[in-house]
Amino acid sequence: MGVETGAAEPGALSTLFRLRTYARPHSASLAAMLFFHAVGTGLEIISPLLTQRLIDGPVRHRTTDGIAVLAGLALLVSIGVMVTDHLGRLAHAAGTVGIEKSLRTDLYSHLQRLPLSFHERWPSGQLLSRATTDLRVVGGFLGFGSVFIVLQASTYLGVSILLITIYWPLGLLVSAGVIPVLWLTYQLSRSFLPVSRRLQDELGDLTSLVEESVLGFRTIRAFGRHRYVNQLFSKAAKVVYDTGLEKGRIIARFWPAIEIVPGLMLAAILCGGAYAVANGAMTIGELVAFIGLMMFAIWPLDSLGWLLGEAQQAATAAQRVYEILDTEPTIRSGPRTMKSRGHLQFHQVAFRYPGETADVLHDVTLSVEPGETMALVGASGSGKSTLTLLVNRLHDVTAGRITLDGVDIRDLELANLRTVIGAAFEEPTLFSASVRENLTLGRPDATDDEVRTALEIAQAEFAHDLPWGLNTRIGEKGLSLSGGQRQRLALARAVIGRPRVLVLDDPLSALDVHTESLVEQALKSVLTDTTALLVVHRPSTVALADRVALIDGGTIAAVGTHHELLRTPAYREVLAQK
Ligand SMILES: Nc1ncnc2c1ncn2[C@@H]1O[C@H](COP(=O)(O)OP(=O)(O)OP(=O)(O)O)[C@@H](O)[C@H]1O
Repeated sequence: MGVETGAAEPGALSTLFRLRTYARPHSASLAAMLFFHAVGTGLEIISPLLTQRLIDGPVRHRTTDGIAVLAGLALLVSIGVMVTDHLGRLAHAAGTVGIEKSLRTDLYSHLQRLPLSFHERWPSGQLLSRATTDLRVVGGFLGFGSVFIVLQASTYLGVSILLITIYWPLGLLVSAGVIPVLWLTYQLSRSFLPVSRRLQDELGDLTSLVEESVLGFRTIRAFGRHRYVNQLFSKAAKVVYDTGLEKGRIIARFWPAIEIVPGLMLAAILCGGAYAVANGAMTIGELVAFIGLMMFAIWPLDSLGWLLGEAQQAATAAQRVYEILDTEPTIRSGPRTMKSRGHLQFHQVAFRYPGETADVLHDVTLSVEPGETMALVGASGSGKSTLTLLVNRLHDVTAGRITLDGVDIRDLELANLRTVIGAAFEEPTLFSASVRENLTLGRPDATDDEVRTALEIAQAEFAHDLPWGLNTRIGEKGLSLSGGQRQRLALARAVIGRPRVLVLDDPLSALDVHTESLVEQALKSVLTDTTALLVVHRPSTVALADRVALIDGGTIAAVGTHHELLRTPAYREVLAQK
């Protein structure tokens, strides 16, 4: 699935300006970097002036007077350049890395605040490429490129003024060199920005493809589809290749033109300078100093083109990062906190997935009394899982309301709500961390006793027998567990600390019949005083429930005990399909 991403226009450069908030906290490092490099460049500029003094002084008058002083000054200049370069690089490292860290932290915590609907819509590869490659480009530009643009522009300006004071006609010529460079860079940006943006998007798609094929490796192998997946990858890689070539062609078209400007200038200065010396308008020393100084104007001019190119690259990367940062978290925390009794009610609830045209749930009215276990039964696609996602606000209702003890759950602090409600889903997600860290994910302060009880309830005591017990690392890059083991750990995570409300979406589907009945026995003790909403796919799990809600076509068709509902053909039919 793709997401709509904005095409880059030359105006994208203004996005860079928004990043100043990230540069500001590191302004001391950036200012130090600018200062040291500016002093270094200033010192370097002294060298040609010393040469001028040498030629027009001791050399011209055939004397050794003053040579020692000039040599000593040249040595001091070299040492100064070395020291300022060292300090400038240290400041540069601190600035760049610091900016990148702030950006990365902000982006990551923003991603955590964005709702499930955002994560369902965005391919993970696009998020990954923004959080890695794009951030590097932006951080690198802010910490280096932006400062160097200022430095090089000031060097160019300073040297131009110096050149004008030495011999104004040629000095003006050097100053005018910036005009074609800026014009060519502007032309370059018009072609370059859209292609650069497209390339970054395509690389994101390629990352998604790699991620999917790594995660789905088993299925791909089992169905012998590796050739097909290879073809898909080759096709996507070819698209990236073509766009990369297109980008290369644009650079090849404009770059030599930008680079030739300083060369043409040098040729003009050599001719014009020789003519001026021949006419007595300049001394030889002045010409040598002029050419030496001009080199300090050529490098900024040369690098200004390159730095502006970097700025364009950073602009498209910043645009991609801001597409995430500008997405408002639609699920906001409420102001209230409460100790819930666990009275869960749905009042005329409706829900529609973002971007869809029809409601998945409508007119859902249901009351789950404190301590009651309500099973949700319905055909596949009837909306059971969706209903459970609304309870801990992974999605928000689009109409109606859900209340806990009469309080709209949107008025509760999210952290409070998610402490009141424990949840486990059919697909148990475990993280690359120890068993204990996985278990206490929602309750970092859980005691050893609470962890032990939760493992007992979920029949997950096998965790104690793992090589390092509860400290064994599991999840990706950790010890591999069976589907049933993973589900039992996810169930233990949900019941840890005995939440007032439990929402379980078919958490026993991967268990064998024997283990399932053991878990059910243990769960019964928890469920006596916990309000529970239990999506049931297997008829045997219905035994855990006090009452059953039959969902049909996104609404509650009937509510009653299992035995009461058995009298309705619709219920019998659904159970028969399970
Ligand atoms: N992220 C989504 N975006 C759009 N539609 C969705 C999304 N997730 C589910 N749906 C649709 O919502 C409807 C209800 O899905 P849901 O998963 O809630 O059903 P279910 O009763 O739990 O099904 P099952 O028993 O097969 O798990 C289905 O038609 C499904 O296609």
